[in-house]
Amino acid sequence: MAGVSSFLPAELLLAKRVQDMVINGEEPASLHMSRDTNEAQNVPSHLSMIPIIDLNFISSSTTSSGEEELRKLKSALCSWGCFQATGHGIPIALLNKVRTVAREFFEQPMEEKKKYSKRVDEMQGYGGDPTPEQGQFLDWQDRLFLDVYPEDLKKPTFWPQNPKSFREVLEEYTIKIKMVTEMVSKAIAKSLQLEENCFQNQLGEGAILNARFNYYSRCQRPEVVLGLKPHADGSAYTIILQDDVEGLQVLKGEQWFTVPTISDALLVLMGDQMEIMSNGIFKSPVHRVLTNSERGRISIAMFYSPEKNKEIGPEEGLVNEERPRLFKKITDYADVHWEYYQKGQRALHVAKV
Ligand SMILES: O=C(O)CCC(=O)C(=O)O
Ligand SMILES: [Fe+2]
Repeated sequence: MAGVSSFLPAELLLAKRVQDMVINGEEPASLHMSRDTNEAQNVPSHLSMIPIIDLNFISSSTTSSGEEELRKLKSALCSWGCFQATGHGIPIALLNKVRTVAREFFEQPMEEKKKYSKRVDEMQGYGGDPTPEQGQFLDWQDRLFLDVYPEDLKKPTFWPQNPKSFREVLEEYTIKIKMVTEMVSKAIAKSLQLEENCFQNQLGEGAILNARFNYYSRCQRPEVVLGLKPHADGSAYTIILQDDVEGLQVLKGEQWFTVPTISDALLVLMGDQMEIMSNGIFKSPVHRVLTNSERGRISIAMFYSPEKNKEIGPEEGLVNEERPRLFKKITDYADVHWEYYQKGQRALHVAKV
């Protein structure tokens, strides 16, 4: 089987699912073999010291310890570009329900999942990412991508009917995540000594939330594949719920650091548009996902981006003589980001002055 799939073009490989390949005992095809095996063998993976920040403490505290938490937040976003959020107000029972419906969805027979299949070139729906440009590798993953907010973006035909509670759980989670975005946007504005609503104002009332359910099948050869290739997100920021299987890594300096799994925490990761709005003070970190030979991994990423056609740019309060303007104002950056992503490149230079 390995010999057959090695020569399949990307479109054909994308028409099958990685999960099916694993069930059928197929080896990764050459188009999946994106990982530098030298790096895989020689570089130890360090568990990262990404700070844990209590959002509730920041929003409710006016004391000097609240100030201290804000300093910790700013330092996390300047150095790592992400933090692990606790005190976000989402009960652990709901986080676990989201993890459960995600796993139950992917563990269904293929006929059931195929009801929500996207065409190879579409974004929303079940499958793999649209075909990347020539010369790019394929990720060792399957995903279900759904626009969840605002309402008029939703395409109900792609919303699974099974497991039965999927829709209800995702709707409840979306409402809660919207509340978390309010807490996060205010906290990071305060950490930069800006007016607390400034980022929400830039992103607009119709700021978009997309949900990406990722399933990274176990792989017999984790040293040759990547669950998700190195990239930075095109969002303002992304809120990631992990299960208990490690795999996500963040690049800091020259080194990959594994993000620890914490059952009640959400990883808040800055995207390129927050790097732009913060005039480069916050970093949009490059990250990737590794697989392992033992267990499949689930994650649910919620991308938070400006409303359609909304211009964003560096906050005026962050532009001064010491820190000149680094970025232009830009509209619908996510589209440009996607074009470059398909080529395996970053897009941030497009917004540079
Ligand atoms: O699986 C993860 O933890 C990260 C997913 C991710 O980076 C993405 O969906 O953009
Ligand atoms: Fe990402």
